[in-house]
Amino acid sequence: MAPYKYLEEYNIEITSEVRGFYDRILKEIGEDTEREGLEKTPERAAKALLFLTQGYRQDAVKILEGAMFKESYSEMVIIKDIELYSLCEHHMLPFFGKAHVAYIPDGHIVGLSKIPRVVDVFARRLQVQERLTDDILECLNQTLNPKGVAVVIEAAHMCMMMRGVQKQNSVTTTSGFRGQFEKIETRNEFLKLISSDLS
Ligand SMILES: Nc1nc2c(ncn2[C@@H]2O[C@H](COP(=O)(O)OP(=O)(O)OP(=O)(O)O)[C@@H](O)[C@H]2O)c(=O)[nH]1
Ligand SMILES: [Zn+2]
Repeated sequence: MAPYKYLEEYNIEITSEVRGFYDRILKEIGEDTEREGLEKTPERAAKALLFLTQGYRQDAVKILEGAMFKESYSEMVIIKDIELYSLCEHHMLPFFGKAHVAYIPDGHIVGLSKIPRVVDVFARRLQVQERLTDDILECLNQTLNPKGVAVVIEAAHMCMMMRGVQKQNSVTTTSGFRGQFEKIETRNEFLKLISSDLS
């Protein structure tokens, strides 16, 4: 990742470019970009889009490596109900829901907050839910080298709600399992714990 100073300069430059594109889009849909309510909208929209896609400029491996600790604990560690907001790459509309992540350490544990941070790094890009699931899974597997890792994502897609097929209540579930979670008993224990209020 670029040093902070350069990242800031990059952000200012790209915000101004994207602001220009939003200005053009507003005009194309028939809006008056001079009216008071819209005066700052291109800039706000540009900043929002850059925030929602900041994952492209972040390094999930570094986030994990910065907080790995030698520890002999070797049972399942589960962080469930991690809220996530992403953008579908087909329509650039939000999909949002929860991620449930587990790993079984093999000599190293990781700072708990780093797991939701990794979820955000991959969610804040243009995604499909399947690839988001795999990105989180592979990053944890390759960086922590755990005995096993599991990721389940449940999400609602605005492109299926506000437009298109217009289904308001459908939820999409994706999952991925590596190592010991490929064994049915371990996987079932994880699935049972994420559906319980006590895990
Ligand atoms: N597999 C997958 N599909 C997604 C995801 N997000 C959106 N989609 C789908 O991407 C597909 C794009 O299909 P197209 O037929 O090219 O686009 P479209 O004409 O806008 O399709 P409709 O949404 O059915 O109106 C749609 O079926 C969306 O539901 C995702 O995360 N995973
Ligand atoms: Zn979509």
